[in-house]
Amino acid sequence: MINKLVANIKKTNAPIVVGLDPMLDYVPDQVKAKAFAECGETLEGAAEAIWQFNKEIVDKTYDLIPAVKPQIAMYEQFGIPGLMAFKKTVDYCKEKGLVVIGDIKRGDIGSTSVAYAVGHIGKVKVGEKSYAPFDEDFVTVNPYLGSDGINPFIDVCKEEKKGLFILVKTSNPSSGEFQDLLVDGRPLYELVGEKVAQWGEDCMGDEYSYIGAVVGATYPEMGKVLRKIMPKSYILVPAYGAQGGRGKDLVHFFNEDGLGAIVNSSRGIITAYKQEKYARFGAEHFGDASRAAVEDMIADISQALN
Ligand SMILES: O=C(O)c1cc(=O)[nH]c(=O)n1[C@@H]1O[C@H](COP(=O)(O)O)[C@@H](O)[C@H]1O
Repeated sequence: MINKLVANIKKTNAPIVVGLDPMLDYVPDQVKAKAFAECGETLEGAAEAIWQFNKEIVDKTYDLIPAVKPQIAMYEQFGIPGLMAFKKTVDYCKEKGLVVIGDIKRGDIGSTSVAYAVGHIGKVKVGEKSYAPFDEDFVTVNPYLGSDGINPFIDVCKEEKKGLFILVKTSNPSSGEFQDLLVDGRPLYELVGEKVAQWGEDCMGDEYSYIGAVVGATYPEMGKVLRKIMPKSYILVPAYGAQGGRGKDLVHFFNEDGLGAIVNSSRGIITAYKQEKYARFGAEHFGDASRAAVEDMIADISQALN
């Protein structure tokens, strides 16, 4: 999958990810009204609304982008119907040729990580048959439990040619509380970065490892250091747009080859029609507003890199 991700990035010339993180408030009234008329003001209605919302955004942007990142929390809040909307979104994006990064941030003791890995990127055996329950291409993983929490994910990646993005330095304001603590004089995120590079060594695709890292756009100086520590790992860079990250902060997340990083924006793209800059599209044309926001994001990043 890392090869497909790199190929998609080269083809689109756009190292970006659209984050499909739908809250019901983001869904325009006309989409909600239709979904509620069909399914009621119920969890099913909400799930139908977010699915229709996603579909329109994907239809209007898929030709410009290499990948999407649905954040599972946004779907789980609507229970089982929400999870069905998550799965429909994963399948639809894959049909459109996009790489799907399931933002699930899992990680547990080994035996439990096996179940997470099998359910999301692997296959589960039921009697004589095997099923791929969610079948994302990559998932995000939390390394706090150490190697035995991560290894089951890596094993499944090797079998299924899937990939991981492991949290190294997260974008949020409190991320330093633990991640920046000094261990033998070095910040913990650097040690986690070294571990990601190590885990990734025998997981190489053609150019990059399929074991990648997450480093927030809000910490560009740390991104610069981590880029060097993990030269063969793709870095997923969230926090562009709504959390304040801008193209000019991102340069050092990339390698000299212009590859090595993929930048996510969720609210910045999916709520574009609500933003003053794209208000001209109106709620009726929310998909076109998202397309314009994607074009602007690509231009901003290209300009910073050139
Ligand atoms: O793993 C992530 O994607 C992630 C890591 C991180 O450090 N910060 C972060 O914001 N994210 C996710 O990236 C997305 C950011 O959304 P926006 O701020 O709306 O662009 C959300 O899905 C977050 O859960």
